[in-house]
Amino acid sequence: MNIEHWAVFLDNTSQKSQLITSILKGTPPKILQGFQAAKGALFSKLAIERYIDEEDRHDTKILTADTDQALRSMSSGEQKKALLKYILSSDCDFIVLDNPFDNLDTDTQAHLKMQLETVSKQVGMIQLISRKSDLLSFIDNFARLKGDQLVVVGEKEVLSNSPTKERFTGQIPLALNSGLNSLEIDHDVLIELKSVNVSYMDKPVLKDINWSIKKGDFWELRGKNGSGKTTILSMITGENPKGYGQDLYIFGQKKGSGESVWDIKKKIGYFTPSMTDKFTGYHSVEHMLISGLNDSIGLYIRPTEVQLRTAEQWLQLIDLWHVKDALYHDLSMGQKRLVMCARAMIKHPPLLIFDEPTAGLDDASAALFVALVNKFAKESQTTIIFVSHRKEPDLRPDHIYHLEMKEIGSSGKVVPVAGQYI
Ligand SMILES: Nc1ncnc2c1ncn2[C@@H]1O[C@H](COP(=O)(O)OP(=O)(O)OP(=O)(O)O)[C@@H](O)[C@H]1O
Repeated sequence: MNIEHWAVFLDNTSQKSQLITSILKGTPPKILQGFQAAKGALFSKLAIERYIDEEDRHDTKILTADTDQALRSMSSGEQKKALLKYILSSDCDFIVLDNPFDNLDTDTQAHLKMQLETVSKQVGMIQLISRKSDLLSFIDNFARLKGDQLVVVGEKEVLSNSPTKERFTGQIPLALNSGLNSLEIDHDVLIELKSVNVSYMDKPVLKDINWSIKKGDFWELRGKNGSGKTTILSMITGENPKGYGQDLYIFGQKKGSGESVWDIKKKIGYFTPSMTDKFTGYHSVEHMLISGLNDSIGLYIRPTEVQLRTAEQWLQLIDLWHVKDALYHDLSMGQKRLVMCARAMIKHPPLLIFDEPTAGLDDASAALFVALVNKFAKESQTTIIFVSHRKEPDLRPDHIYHLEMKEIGSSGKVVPVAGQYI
């Protein structure tokens, strides 16, 4: 096989999974015929999730055969490293790289770029790419995937397409009286970590973390892959037992002092792309949104007039009122993310966590998503923690908490908002 390298530019409408399946099954679209009879491998977040599932269900350690650690507990960077190592040992002819740099910090991205460049001398690459800045420098063939149509394009044509700046007009709809919204929380300090230390199997991860998060704050949490961001967030949400026995206060209560994990969870909204992309239910857009008020998926009881009015206000705000009766399933990826973002906000939860929320979105959709988060932060009382490795130039947090990785465990500090991204 001739070694070919392609970039396939994705947008909001791209039917990416279909394309990946056809390529890996040996029935690619015409312009990728060069890969037809070759052995391919998939480098993607979805591939990692499949290996995690395999480990959980059958206890088969494929990517982690040489370590005791479970794939699930590794940081995103460690997982991607393990996947690449496995793929490179599998003797494949080409690799489909699905947004390979998502979830990686800048150093890890640079390292992966170098590795791929070296490997590209022997192995073909098809880079599926949503953000133009991610383009691998050795790629010399370009295509665009619109819906299910793959068309060849020139590099210039693709790269000159700058994202449109969109604005939301109107105001964030008010919170409904649920007993569980931000207005009903009377603690000024919502979350407090005092000298928190965490180690896993003798490996120190967090060292002396002090962080005080107040009601209505908008925080960005930064740190390299493996610096302990997920560890902190999972202690706050109650999923990580390392929170017990620490000086950790959530909604005014010390962790482990008899609070119900369920009560805490009800006050926290959590948004991560895999929730929205994996969701396959056939519900209308309007019902998906209203179901956010009940923490259910889909709607099983008739909505009240007030709920319907609030949903209308939200859909007008995000400019999706015209598709209110459409199936959520049929929306484009960018539209789905906006609906699920509004769904997380509709309740005005006391705390809302965004975990790499723009991964996989094209530049224009990511800008729109970030604009919605900024607006909500400004107009609501909800406290927001936003975690992303992506430089989102329009994000407007009030504060940044930075984890700096060290041998003895990461230390944390508040850095000026104008500070450099890592
Ligand atoms: N249950 C666990 N057992 C062993 N090690 C763990 C466990 N959970 C996390 N770790 C380790 O702790 C370190 C911090 O992981 P964590 O997921 O909190 O980092 P992160 O900052 O969220 O990284 P990323 O940005 O890549 O997602 C990593 O080295 C990870 O392998």
